[in-house]
Amino acid sequence: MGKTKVKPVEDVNPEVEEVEKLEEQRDDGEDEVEQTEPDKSFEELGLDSRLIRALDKKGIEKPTPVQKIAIPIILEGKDVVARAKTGSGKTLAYLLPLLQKLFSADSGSKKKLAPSAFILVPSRELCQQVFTEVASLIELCRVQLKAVQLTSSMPTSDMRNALAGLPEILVCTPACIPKCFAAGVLEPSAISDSLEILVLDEADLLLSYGYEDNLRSVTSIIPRKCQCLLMSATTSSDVEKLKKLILHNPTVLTLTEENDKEEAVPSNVQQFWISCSTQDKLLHILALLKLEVVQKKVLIFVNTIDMGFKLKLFLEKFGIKSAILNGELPQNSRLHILEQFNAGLFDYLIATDDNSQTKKKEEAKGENSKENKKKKGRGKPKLDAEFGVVRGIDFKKVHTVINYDMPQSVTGYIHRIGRTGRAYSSGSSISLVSTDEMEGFEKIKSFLASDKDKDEDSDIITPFPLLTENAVESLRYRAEDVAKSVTKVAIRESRAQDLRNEIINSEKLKAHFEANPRDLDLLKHDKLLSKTAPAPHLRDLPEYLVDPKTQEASKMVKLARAAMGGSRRSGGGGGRNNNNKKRSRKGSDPLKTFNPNGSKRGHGGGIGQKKDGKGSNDDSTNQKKQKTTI
Ligand SMILES: Nc1ncnc2c1ncn2[C@@H]1O[C@H](COP(=O)(O)OP(=O)(O)OP(=O)(O)O)[C@@H](O)[C@H]1O
Repeated sequence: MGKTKVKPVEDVNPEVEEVEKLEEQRDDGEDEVEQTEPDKSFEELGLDSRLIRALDKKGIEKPTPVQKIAIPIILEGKDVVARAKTGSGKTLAYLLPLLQKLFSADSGSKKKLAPSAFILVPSRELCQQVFTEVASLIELCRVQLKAVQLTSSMPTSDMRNALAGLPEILVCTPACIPKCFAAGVLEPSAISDSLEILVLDEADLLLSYGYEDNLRSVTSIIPRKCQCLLMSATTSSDVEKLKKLILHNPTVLTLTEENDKEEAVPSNVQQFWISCSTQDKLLHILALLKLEVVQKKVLIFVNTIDMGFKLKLFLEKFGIKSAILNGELPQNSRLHILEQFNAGLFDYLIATDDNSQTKKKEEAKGENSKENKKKKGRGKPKLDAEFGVVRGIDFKKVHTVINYDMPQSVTGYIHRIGRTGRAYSSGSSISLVSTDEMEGFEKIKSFLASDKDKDEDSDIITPFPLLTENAVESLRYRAEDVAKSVTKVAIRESRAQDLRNEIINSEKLKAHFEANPRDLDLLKHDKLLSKTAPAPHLRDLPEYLVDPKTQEASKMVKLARAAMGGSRRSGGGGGRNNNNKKRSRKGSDPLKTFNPNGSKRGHGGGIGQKKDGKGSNDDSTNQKKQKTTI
């Protein structure tokens, strides 16, 4: 069990000097406690029976470590800074006590002119996600509370309408608040009167997404009585800055395991890698998906929007349908794509990272391209500054994350792989690493390796064991042939066409969702980009092409999926899969005992891969102590 430190705020960071003055006014000492998490149930944490019933209906049975520690402290009314790894259940850790406080809040005689709780998040996607969670809890609890979400691009009339029903909870990005002031739909003085709880979710991102000025404009009107909660997966100078700026007397919760690295790295994600040249990446991803040696659903990360389209076009020639998610798409489409993926309407989603890196790359590319120079001023589509899919987004039941392109940083890697293995579920990640990316990959590996591991030379990221060199080579001719047909022109045209379609869709979606908020099966996002259907010889691989070892591996992956009833394990996180719990025990996972060489049982990674990640059939090189749960 993890250990939780509850400790005071660290010494003042040089970067926060400018806020020290405010800090003096707001920050008058912190608690210092250290404790281990008691094994408590939600009831024992002091939660209202309505919330417990709601959790039960969602299939959530026992609190995660951060929930065990944070809920009672938040219920006591303390300001809290909670740092816990990605996917650890931070959203419910603050939402449950927040709702409970609002259940019992004095609705009183005085009519409130502003919401009692603000939840500020860095991206629109997160805004939608948190709003959906609050709204479903309110509905399941059958209480008379109202939550609304605002986005900064909303017309004033929509903002006014949303706030007219006097909601108790407002979920939005920080940029919305000054907009509401400017439009006259919220009064600063009303906020000072009404605000009881302020949550800064994904706090480490709020400043880097450029919301500092927005947050400063809110700071001065937060009433002293307001309880402030700051949630984050990592610590950074930005978190420190916000802490000093907004919180008073905070209790700092840091969920630690054995060392600082493990705090950040999702522990129930098995990490693999494959070494291949840049041009062989298409071949390798084809082998992974077409030979079905990875479990669905699969989230694939690329570093540029064009690469996403290239991959989609390539895969669809083999009958593999996927959807694309990037910051260029209109907001309604993005939210709809996420909802459809979460609802299981398609299995493969190709996503670009959050905005900052993609934007830099796209801009660099745009500046260099002659064509773009010619087109200057002709209204190139802009990336949405509030787009963010890596951080905080709770992709449901993603079993495999593939880094088609390697992320630019260790944190980027951790957040990408953290899209699987959330709360009590498990997952795996596979990174395709080219020679150019090797240096960055080594940095990631060395960050992840504990000091003990460094001595023992046992890597956390191990070669992917279920893809033989033969299996990959059997697809080479087809892959290379198809790759040639995915030209730059085809990519550019598909991207432009997709954007045009999504802009039209987005309008339809907006109107439709206002009338039918739950209708997801409208406008599928994994439609083919090319006009011709995949050729039968590419769509249906002849069996003789697939070597017996790969066939066996693929069977085992399918068996494991069936046995596990999707991707969730027992332990309360299963939601709709709860009835599969009995079958999802470790012992019954066929991959735990899978050895494609047939001779030895148990651990060992099976099909040989050289330690450098390159495919090989030499299983003597691959007797690592790893449990394989692909
Ligand atoms: N006690 C629980 N038992 C099982 N599942 C849970 C529990 N609490 C939360 N979850 C589920 O775990 C998933 C991850 O939760 P959440 O998004 O809150 O994580 P997070 O810590 O905020 O991650 P990130 O830092 O990436 O935003 C969600 O699907 C959520 O419904």
